[in-house]
Order: sequence, then structure tokens, then C-alpha cells
Amino acid sequence: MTVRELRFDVDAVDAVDAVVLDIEGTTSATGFVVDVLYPYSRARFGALLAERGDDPRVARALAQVRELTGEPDADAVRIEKTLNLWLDEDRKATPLKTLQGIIWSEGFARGDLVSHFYDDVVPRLRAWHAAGVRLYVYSSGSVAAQRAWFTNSPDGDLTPLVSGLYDTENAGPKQEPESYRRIAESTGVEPARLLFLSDRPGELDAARAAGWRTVGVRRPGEPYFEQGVGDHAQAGTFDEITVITSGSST
Ligand SMILES: CSCCC(=O)C(=O)COP(=O)(O)O
Ligand SMILES: [Mg+2]
Repeated sequence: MTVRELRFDVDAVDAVDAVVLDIEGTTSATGFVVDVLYPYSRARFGALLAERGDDPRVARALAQVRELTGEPDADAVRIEKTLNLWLDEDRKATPLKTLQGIIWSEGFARGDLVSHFYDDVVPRLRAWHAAGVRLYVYSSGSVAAQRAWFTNSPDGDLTPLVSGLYDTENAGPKQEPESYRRIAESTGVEPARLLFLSDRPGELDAARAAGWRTVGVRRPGEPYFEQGVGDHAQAGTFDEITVITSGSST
């Protein structure tokens, strides 16, 4: 694996105003999400669909599942089967993520769950934030799930570090450049001064097509480690990423 220090001072002193973070495979282990969070939601889909179908978030997600599967008459049992199939495939379908977000945020709130971050991540997030770099999250996990994830970390509440949360509902699919244009506009940061960190080459390609800077994060044991991140700059940990902002380097 190629590991090199990444300094974003090639063509400008004030290079990056904001870092946008992917979660699964980048800040946090896919294994934790799949082994801890997925079974937690799988065990609770049935009750959520049966007892809370009137909740507007649930009703909207159910309608989205029916639309995506082309099964307008699918009942709660059929939809639960679909959700579990998508879980098996690790499909990043928006309604699946909405329903998981409801279940997980309640699980975090009642103390059943604590999130996971790789050891190098939280110190770097604190350092970048202290240096004036704005931090955002863009994950397939819903905004509700992201908020619970950052609130309930092993290092305490990390949400004060984060300026905004984006998911496939409010920004769009992660493999489409338009989603990154939408996020750039929402943050008010110029695309060229946004740095996206992700493990997935398709997401990095889409961000670059929207004019963003990109670094592929390749961690041993993660699903995309062997495949690599194409011709994007790459790092094995956040410690290898030096961000230059407003004349300071962190
Ligand atoms: C707290 S989000 C839970 C992880 C998740 O469900 C997910 O889909 C993360 O995907 P990402 O886009 O962050 O790779
Ligand atoms: Mg990811």
C-alpha cells in the first residue's frame, strides 16, 4: 500500500476550508457497523413497522420502499423481508437508512449503543477544528443516525466539532457529482476548498467531478482496501493527512 503525507499546499497557501467525512470505512470500522448496528436494526424492524406506521418518517420510508421495489401493495411483513435483504447486501437505500436511523438513535439514547471511531480519527478532528477547519459529515447513514453516532462516541459528544450533516435524503446519492455540488452550495464553501475523505472510489470520483479535493482512506481490513481508491491521493490513517488552512498547517 502506498502511504504518503498529504499536504494541500500545492497551489495555494489557504488550501482547505472544510473537510467532509464519510463514516463507514473512513472514520469508523465497517465491521462495527455490520456486526453491531445491523443486527440491532434487524431485530427491531418488525416492531417499528407494525407499531409505528403512522409516524410520518416511517410512513414516508414505507412508501419509498414500495416505490423502489415496484410493489405498491407490499405489506409490513413483505417490507421487513426487503429491508433484511438490503441489509444482507449492505444496500445504501435511503428508506432503509431512514428506518435504521430511527432505531439506532433511540438505541444510542437509551445507552444500548456506543459508536466506534478509529484511534487516529478523534485527535485529528479536534486538531483540524481547533485550527479553524470546518468539519462536515456526508454518509449514507441518515442524519439522525449520524447525529447519534457523533453524540455517543467513546470520547464523548463530538457534535460541537461538526458544522453540518448530509445524507442521501438531503444531498442525494453519494456517487453523483450533483450531490457534492448541492453540499458545496449549502456550506457556502468553494468546491476547490472542500476536502472529501472516503473509502469508496466511486464517491471520490463524484466529489472530484464536482471540483472538490479528495483523499481515499485505505484501512487494512476494510472492504475497499484491496481494490484501492484509483488515482486519488490516499492515506492509511488521518495522521497522514496534513490540512493547510488560513496559513496554518494541521
Ligand atoms: C452512523 S451511520 C451508520 C453507518 C451506515 O449505516 C452507513 O451506511 C454508512 O455509510 P457511509 O456512507 O458512511 O460509508
Ligand atoms: Mg464509506
